[in-house]
Amino acid sequence: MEATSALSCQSCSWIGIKRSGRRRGRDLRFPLGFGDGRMLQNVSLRASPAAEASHQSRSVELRISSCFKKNEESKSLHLGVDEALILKGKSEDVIPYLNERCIYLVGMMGSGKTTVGKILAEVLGYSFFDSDKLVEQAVGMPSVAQIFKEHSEAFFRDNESKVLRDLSSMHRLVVATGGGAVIRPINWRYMKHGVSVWLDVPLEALARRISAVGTESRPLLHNEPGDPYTKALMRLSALSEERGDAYANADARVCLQNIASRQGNGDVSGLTPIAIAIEALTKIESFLTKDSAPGRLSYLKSS
Ligand SMILES: Nc1ncnc2c1ncn2[C@@H]1O[C@H](COP(=O)(O)OP(=O)(O)O)[C@@H](O)[C@H]1O
Ligand SMILES: O=C(O)C1=C[C@@H](OP(=O)(O)O)[C@@H](O)[C@H](O)C1
Repeated sequence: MEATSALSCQSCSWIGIKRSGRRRGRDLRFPLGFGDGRMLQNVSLRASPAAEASHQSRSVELRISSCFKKNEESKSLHLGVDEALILKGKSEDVIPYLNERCIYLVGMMGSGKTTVGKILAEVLGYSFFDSDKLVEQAVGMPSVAQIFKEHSEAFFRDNESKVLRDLSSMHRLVVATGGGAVIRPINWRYMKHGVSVWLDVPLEALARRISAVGTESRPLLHNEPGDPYTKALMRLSALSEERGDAYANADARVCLQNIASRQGNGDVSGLTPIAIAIEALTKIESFLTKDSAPGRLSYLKSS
């Protein structure tokens, strides 16, 4: 099957998101915490009717639809509410500069491209695509692991490039690319039609995340001897070496270590996907406003 025919919109499976098709005045619901025992709660942000009418979307009415017991986790709630409000405000700053261009997330396996990508798509009113899933659909196989096994990595990479080529003529998408998409220069030519963002996550954090969910779906990490954390870390280190500076071709870099240090905390495991999405929007905005006003085409200089 041609990659093109697989480009049907992938629905957003992120918890609690309601799609209304309207950018303003819709509910945006995000998880506040992440893994590590922190609670997942829904916060609903909606532009007030007055703001909606006047298009002053800065004014946001907050509706909390969570099921907290009194005083329970209130600190976590405030943190999440603040983050969700900042995210909403930041997205509204960035939308005019984006001018409907796609966002491509690049980064190692497990760097959060899918998780953060779905949040970005929701808050920007974009559609979300996972390029691995598009390759699976294009070749008619249920998993990347099976494509590697029954064909080869090269076959997978050829189809990945076709998928990125097809996406490059589209607008208003957030695309989570596969971790290895950065190694082929042609893929950068396709991604430069939009704005690329590198999620730069320490290898130890990647290995922790991946060993928590298992390596079955990630063929390049599977079949290594040793305990899940160590084998993931060893293989990720080797891949990272091989890939060298490839990720640094991205227009914007989101460095989790830097965010954690700014928060006075050396450990990236406390960073929520929303905090990372806020940083991504901030970096996208700096890239797009380097030397232009909204709607100007400064991004073309780097393509
Ligand atoms: N900020 C985060 N903190 C902790 N775990 C995360 C974070 N972002 C993603 N994860 C988890 O890490 C794993 C990989 O995330 P995913 O978004 O699928 O990465 P990618 O698409 O880059 O491979 C998933 O289990 C996900 O739930
Ligand atoms: O790093 C890589 O080479 C790969 C990453 C995977 O995607 P994720 O980054 O979404 O896990 C997938 O494309 C394939 O297993 C190869």
